[in-house]
Amino acid sequence: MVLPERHPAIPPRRVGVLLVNLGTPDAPDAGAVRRYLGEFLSDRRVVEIPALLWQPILRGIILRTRPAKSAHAYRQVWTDDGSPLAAITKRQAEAVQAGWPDVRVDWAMRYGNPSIPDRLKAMKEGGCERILVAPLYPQYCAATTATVVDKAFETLAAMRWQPALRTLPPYHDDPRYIAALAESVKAQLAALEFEPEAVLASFHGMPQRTLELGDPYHCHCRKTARLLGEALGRELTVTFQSRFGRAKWLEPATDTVLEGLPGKGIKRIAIVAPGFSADCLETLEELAIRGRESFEAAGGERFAYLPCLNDSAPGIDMLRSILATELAGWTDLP
Ligand SMILES: C=CC1=C(C)c2cc3[nH]c(cc4nc(cc5[nH]c(cc1n2)c(C)c5CCC(=O)O)C(CCC(=O)O)=C4C)c(C)c3C=C
Ligand SMILES: [Fe+2]
Ligand SMILES: [Fe+2]
Repeated sequence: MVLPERHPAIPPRRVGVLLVNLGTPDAPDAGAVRRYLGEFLSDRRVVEIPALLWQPILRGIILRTRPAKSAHAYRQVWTDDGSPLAAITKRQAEAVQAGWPDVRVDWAMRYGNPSIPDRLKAMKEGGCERILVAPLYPQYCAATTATVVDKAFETLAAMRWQPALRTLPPYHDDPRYIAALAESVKAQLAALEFEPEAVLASFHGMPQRTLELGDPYHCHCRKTARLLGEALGRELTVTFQSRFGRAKWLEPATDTVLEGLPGKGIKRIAIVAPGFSADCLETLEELAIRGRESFEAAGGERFAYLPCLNDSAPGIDMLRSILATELAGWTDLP
């Protein structure tokens, strides 16, 4: 019988934290985007249409047309470190790790690479017997939070000797998250050369039907925006972006609002995306590039996109603090 060995050079770190975000292609080309979208849009938690109906549409139409268009969008935001979402998630993991020598902090993408199974197995082999899986979505949604948790437990289902698993609950109304957002937004608004007449809070959209089926996502987004507005002392205009397909999605749609504001006399705006832990295609291309273009084309004069918390000091302090709460009893953390 072959026993699993621990490499003597690697100190056993018995508690692990796995930060997980959505996923992204490996390269900004149509082939890599097709592989990524094929995995993402085949997830039954993401597209809730019976597979017999959906797969022919996905394989026959969407994966033939969308990858080239999306690859063009990815090329506009791609960095020397790769996709912004993966690069920032990696930096977040490194920043959380610093100062926590006894905990092993790693990161994964729900779709694409590095995968959840790959990282969970590496953590287990590295000595982690207790792992906190942290989907970096402040607002719970079955299409995001639940599918990360499903994948983690699916990975454990194939293990004889499983690590113990905890999962990070949604933190949409956690005072530490709201305070970090407020601090970041306040500083960014103060640095602007103009006074915005409106501040938009744009969240990723979801089909309206998921709200009717009981998904708390919409309520979580509204509560985050209300609390953030209170902390900032100003009302925020809540919108939902990234509509996909023909079904009715949550409203109001970010693009429609951006096109309509100048006609109502609101020509100077700032926009923030509090639901995204890291800047990505949906913020850097859809909001900061295309959003600005459509606002200005409709007569808008000043537009500022305010970056996400990313690996900023308030963002990392907040993450450390909420992770430490979930690790209580497993390890003592500063
Ligand atoms: C049915 C389609 C989609 C649902 C439902 C959906 C929910 C959802 N997504 C995020 C966060 C992100 N989505 C991102 C990209 C993205 N999303 C969809 C579709 C749905 N999302 C597509 C097709 C894409 C790919 C890009 C494109 O082709 O337009 C990203 C960014 C990924 C990146 O590489 O940067 C994020 C992050 C949330 C939070 C959410 C539900 C609440
Ligand atoms: Fe999405
Ligand atoms: Fe998009």
